[in-house]
Amino acid sequence: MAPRVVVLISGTGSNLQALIDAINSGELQAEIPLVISNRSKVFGLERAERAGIPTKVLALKPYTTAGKTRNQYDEDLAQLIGAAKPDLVVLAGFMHILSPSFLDQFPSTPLINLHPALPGQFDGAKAIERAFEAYQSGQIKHTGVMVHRVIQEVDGGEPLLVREVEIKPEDDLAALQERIHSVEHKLLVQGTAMVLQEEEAKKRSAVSS
Ligand SMILES: Nc1nc2c(c(=O)[nH]1)N[C@@H](CN(C=O)c1ccc(C(=O)N[C@@H](CCC(=O)O)C(=O)O)cc1)CN2
Ligand SMILES: NCC(=O)N[C@@H]1O[C@H](COP(=O)([O-])[O-])[C@@H](O)[C@H]1O
Repeated sequence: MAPRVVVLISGTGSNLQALIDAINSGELQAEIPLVISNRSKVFGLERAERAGIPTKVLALKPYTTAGKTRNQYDEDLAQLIGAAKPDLVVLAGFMHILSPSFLDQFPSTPLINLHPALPGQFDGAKAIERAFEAYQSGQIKHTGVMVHRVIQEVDGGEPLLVREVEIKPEDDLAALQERIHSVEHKLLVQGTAMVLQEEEAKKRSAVSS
């Protein structure tokens, strides 16, 4: 049975599409039983539906409107994910900071995140924009992309794959974003495959020991 990868999104879903395409081409041996978005009406949901992948929208706003806490949201999110029995959870542009109450629900399921910056450089949201501004003010000469493990510290988890990305003097923000996205799409597939292989190796060694 193919390993089960639950994907969390918040937007366009181009990185989700990279995973779908890699699975369909046979490059990535996995299946995606569920895509969850914290925002409705995003194109990523359409990408999943076109690929025949079940989707769920779990937005934070109804929780805050009802006076519920982020922890309650995170617990419901964890329950949704857990029900899909994932071997791996991939955050592919998921713009929600996960709380300890969420992370505690997955002590042995790997969670990874794709972040469009180098380790420790532009943690958090709007990393590409911040890198572009930093380049323009001479603070950096290049930026990058990483796939990292998800821990409580946002984007502070162990980097699994890191790629530097050139910034050219003639770049505008759109050109840099395009260059970064093309690196992201490859890196996320590689990072997902790497972690799934690690998990498979762990299972084999557990069986043989
Ligand atoms: N506990 C963790 N949660 C998340 C991680 C992580 O490493 N640890 N990675 C992020 C992804 N991310 C950057 O890669 C990121 C996403 C969202 C935000 C953020 O500020 N979110 C705000 C809402 C912003 C919005 O809705 O536009 C929030 O959650 O209040 C920062 C970093 C995924 N989560
Ligand atoms: N902090 C997390 C973060 O900024 N993630 C970024 O959101 C975008 C999602 O694009 P997509 O919806 O087309 O995959 C990607 O650029 C990803 O690196």
